[in-house]
Amino acid sequence: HPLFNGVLVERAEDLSEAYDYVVVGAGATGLTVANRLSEDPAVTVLVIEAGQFDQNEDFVTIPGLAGGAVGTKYDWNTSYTANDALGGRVVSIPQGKVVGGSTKLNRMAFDRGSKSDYNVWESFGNSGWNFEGILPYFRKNENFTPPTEEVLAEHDIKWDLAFHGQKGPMHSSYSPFIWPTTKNLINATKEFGIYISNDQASGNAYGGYYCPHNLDPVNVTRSSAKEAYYDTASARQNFHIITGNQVTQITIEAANGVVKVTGVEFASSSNATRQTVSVSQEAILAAGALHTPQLLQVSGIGDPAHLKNINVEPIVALPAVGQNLHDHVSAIVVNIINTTILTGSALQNATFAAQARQEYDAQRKGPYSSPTADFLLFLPVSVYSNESASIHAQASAGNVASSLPSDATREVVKGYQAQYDSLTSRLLANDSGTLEIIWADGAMVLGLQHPYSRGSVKAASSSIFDPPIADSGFLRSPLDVLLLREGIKFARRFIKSPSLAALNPFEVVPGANVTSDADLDEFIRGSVGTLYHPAGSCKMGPKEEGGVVDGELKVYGVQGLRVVDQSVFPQLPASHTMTTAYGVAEKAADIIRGVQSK
Ligand SMILES: Cc1cc2nc3c(=O)[nH]c(=O)nc-3n(C[C@H](O)[C@H](O)[C@H](O)COP(=O)(O)OP(=O)(O)OC[C@H]3O[C@@H](n4cnc5c(N)ncnc54)[C@H](O)[C@@H]3O)c2cc1C
Repeated sequence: HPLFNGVLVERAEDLSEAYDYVVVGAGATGLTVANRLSEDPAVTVLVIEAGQFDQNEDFVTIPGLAGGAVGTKYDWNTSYTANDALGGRVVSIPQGKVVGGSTKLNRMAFDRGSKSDYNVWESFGNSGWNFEGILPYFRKNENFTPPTEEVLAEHDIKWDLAFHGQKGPMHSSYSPFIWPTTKNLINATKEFGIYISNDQASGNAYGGYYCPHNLDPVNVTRSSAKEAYYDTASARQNFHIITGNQVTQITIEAANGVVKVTGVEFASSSNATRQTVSVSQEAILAAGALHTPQLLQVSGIGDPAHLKNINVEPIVALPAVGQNLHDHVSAIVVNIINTTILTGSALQNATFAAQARQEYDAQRKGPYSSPTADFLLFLPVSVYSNESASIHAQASAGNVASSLPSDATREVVKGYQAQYDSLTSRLLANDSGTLEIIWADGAMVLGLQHPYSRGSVKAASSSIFDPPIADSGFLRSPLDVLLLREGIKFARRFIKSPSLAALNPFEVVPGANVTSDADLDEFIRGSVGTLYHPAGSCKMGPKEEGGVVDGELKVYGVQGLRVVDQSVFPQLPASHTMTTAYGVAEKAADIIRGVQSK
């Protein structure tokens, strides 16, 4: 073929006319599926990505600068819509717009949820989607490296190789440098009698645990979907990628009662000419939890009433598209700590930062080698609150529909009822964390892992170039406020543990004068943000329970169309989401190929 001496296709005119599979989005899930499908040289795969390749900027590659790509050209710079439950506040929701997607922006916490977090997916009517069913795919994704001798001399980190992969493309390893106050945190955890998990990967990802990172242990740089799944496949002549182009529509043909995908339309900007490629087998959506439902809607798949409002001809009536959006909402308690030892904020000191940078450049060691968050807490309700019985009673008596947007249909409410019941029973369970605590030099970020509230994603117009209207739903349910309020009270008790008290903490946020429940709730509503984990907006589940895709990730009512990204999670796990996104995508690739990994 004259055109393909590499697989990066610079000009749309140079693409083939048709591909077996066209993947929308080159993030965590899109690159995973494209890589696996193109292992068969007879299968042609095209990935279309809105963003560009990054240039290995320091803020992308250096662990100590993780998150630095937020707000740059590699970010969609999107926001959730103004939220009444937050006093009308707008919360920004960064999302990767670059080859590698959000795995180029993320904070590099590489952890899994607990067994029960995945087993509930199966209980919602998704056969085979349980911890055991995803575990082979967690392993397939992972190239695990145990901690260095140097780290082990200081830290009692344990791991169980039975739960890790060592041949996968994504590096997972521990920071070669762990900030000193992490020890105070670990000791405080012990002083509080909190369970410490030997290895979060085992499905016991609650209590406290050392958290691995998506960190290349040799170069001590970020390992992203781009290095893991694009670089390793870029020599394949049957794997093409075009960047800087946004998919504008999935073209669908409805004839003789059969509704079928025929092609994918894309353009480099809103006023550029639309191009099309034909799809021989399937279009695979991996545009992320905010953009995938938007793309379905502008393509005529969604709630007919909404589609008519935005002048899109309905082709498949699937009102659940965009519903069930949820995210890990988070509050923060900040203590100034008085300590002479090194802390994270030290990197803001120019002299210290310059020395640290030298150490990193010369030896790949020191503060810049850590993305922080080396030890995380995921606390069941009964561990962080004495009120679990009363919270359970309130939830049991609660109004289910009030956690949902007002336009949720009967099917959506029915599916959510099952989630509500499950969330409520888990208030009394000890096998998954409800509250995450991320410690950073006296600041404690408190993330609600099993929120009740649900929002929705809606295309704002028929143009994909108009950002979707994403209602986070944050704090729509008063139970979520209550669970966070208990979290703040816990953080205040926890900081008094001997090992944290030794740092002479002084609370500045919310501050000593904020103590009554009413004041705490006002603080929570006025300040919460996100842990960047939007999911659930094209839920996997039975159609009559608000499912958008079935257990094979096929979109209901149309042939040749799957969703493989984070929007299919029926419910968020209690963990950061990248490993779950990879696990789902690895499993999706096997489902599409009709094989099963062990
Ligand atoms: C700031 C931040 C910090 C995070 N921290 C962590 C962390 O520490 N640990 C963790 O586990 N997870 C973290 N995450 C989440 C993690 O990165 C995601 O779980 C994961 O990347 C989701 O994969 P995805 O494939 O669903 O979406 P993405 O990786 O976001 O990929 C979607 C891709 O689709 C492209 N796209 C969208 N629309 C179109 C279109 N119309 N046409 C073409 N392309 C399109 C996007 O540009 C993007 O490249 C973080 C995320 C962010 C943003």
